[in-house]
Amino acid sequence: MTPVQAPYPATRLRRTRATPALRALVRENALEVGDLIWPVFVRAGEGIEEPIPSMPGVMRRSVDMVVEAAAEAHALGIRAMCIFPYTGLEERTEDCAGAWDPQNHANRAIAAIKYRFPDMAVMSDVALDTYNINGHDGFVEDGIIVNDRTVEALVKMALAQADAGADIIGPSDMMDGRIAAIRTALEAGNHQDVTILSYAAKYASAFYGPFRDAVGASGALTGDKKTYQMDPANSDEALRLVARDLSEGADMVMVKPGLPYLDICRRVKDSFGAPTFAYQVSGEYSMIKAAAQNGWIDEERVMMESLMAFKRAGCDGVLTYFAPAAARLLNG
Ligand SMILES: NCc1[nH]cc(CCC(=O)O)c1CC(=O)O
Repeated sequence: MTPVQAPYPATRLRRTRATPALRALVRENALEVGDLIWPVFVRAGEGIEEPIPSMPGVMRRSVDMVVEAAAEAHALGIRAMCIFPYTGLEERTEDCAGAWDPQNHANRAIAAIKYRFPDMAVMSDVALDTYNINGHDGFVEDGIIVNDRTVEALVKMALAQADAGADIIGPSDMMDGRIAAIRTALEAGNHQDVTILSYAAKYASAFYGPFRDAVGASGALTGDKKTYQMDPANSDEALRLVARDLSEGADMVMVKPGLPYLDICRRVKDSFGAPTFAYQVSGEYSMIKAAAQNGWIDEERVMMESLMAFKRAGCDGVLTYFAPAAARLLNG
């Protein structure tokens, strides 16, 4: 793009900023409720809504209460939710068998939401961390997170989610080759129309701290995830990962975390033009919440500004814990 403008005073860029009407006319991006994917945490039990201390306003809900939350979201116009299981240590095993149990909380929640709201797009999480005794996204053998055996398990997990009714499979594990393996299995398993939103460029980030509390992984995790999640210093590598996942059959791709990685969002969108999403992760959410609770920032304005930033950076949509609050504001 080559902007052309006359020298001052013929050009006064403030002219188009002078009134709300003019600003609305020249506004380049818009945020809509349809851009939002709402992540929710599901746990065992019934009638439970348990606050997560490190994520003010976010709950762990039993399946029945997740359906109530879906009703609320649906009434606000939200049409996409992402289900994350919370598991206690007693639900975690070395073989991670809970991950592909058709009756695990996540799969029951997916089925329950789809039953009540067939038009809600429900996204799953594909990774072993919430079922793994050691909190890693893959199987651990002699201290190594093994790739290929993990991919076989991820395929079983994804198929169970598709069987439960998931519209969007969300592999967040960062193993190599999982998109092709999941895609092949979905095609063979009569799930041709199930989409894959790949966590293609997922960084080994400290911004996931509150999420690991939320899913019960903080105590469980041994070591770090740097052998599979990306180095925050890298950007070209993100493009290689996105290219790889698209060529293996991903329908949509994600950059994660969000705000600190908007440069990656822009590069991905410009390079591939594929549907691109960002995950405004738990730490980003909690920072805004904490500052607002201290009276240091205006929560609503910072929330909306941060969400608009994703649109400006080229994202088609954003996974955000703010989804209901943002939808309420957008609905006026
Ligand atoms: N499969 C793990 C997973 N899926 C989503 C998040 C983070 C989400 C957030 O911080 O909001 C993580 C954390 C991790 O990689 O340890």
